[in-house]
Amino acid sequence: MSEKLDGTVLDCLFRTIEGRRGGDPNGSHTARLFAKGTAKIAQKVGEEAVEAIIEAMRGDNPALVAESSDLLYHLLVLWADRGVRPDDVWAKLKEREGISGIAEKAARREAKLAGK
Ligand SMILES: N=c1c2ncn([C@@H]3O[C@H](COP(=O)(O)OP(=O)(O)OP(=O)(O)O)[C@@H](O)[C@H]3O)c2ncn1[C@@H]1O[C@H](COP(=O)(O)O)[C@@H](O)[C@H]1O
Repeated sequence: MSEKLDGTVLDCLFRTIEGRRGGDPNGSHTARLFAKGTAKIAQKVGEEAVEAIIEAMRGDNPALVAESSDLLYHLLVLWADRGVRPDDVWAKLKEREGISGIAEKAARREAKLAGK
């Protein structure tokens, strides 16, 4: 098991999720989420994020791994629901490669001060 997350596991899960669109809500958790709509899916993403934070603060790494998996799954369902493709996100991450978050934040502050 040496699959990388970009372009493999998450892309594969996204395809499975897309395949559940319009499916039977009684037989698929994903189809049930799609049927409930964006607000419910977004709420689930928030809940899973909070659960991941709680496990991190408790220092329970196996639980953090499980909650992180729940979070990523629900985030992918939210992307699918909103028409965002994983490639859009991978491209944005790629665009940011090599740009320090500190330098980026300073540039934003400069631009704001200059009224841009
Ligand atoms: N990765 C996941 C995954 N992670 C978490 N979950 C489900 O997400 C649910 C989260 O549980 P919760 O109690 O928080 O949510 P809930 O039951 O909706 O409760 P409420 O918030 O509505 O009260 C559980 O039922 C988990 O099984 C997932 N369900 C599906 N997948 C993947 O999606 C694929 C397709 O699944 P189906 O659409 O169910 O066929 C699966 O083969 C998996 O690969």
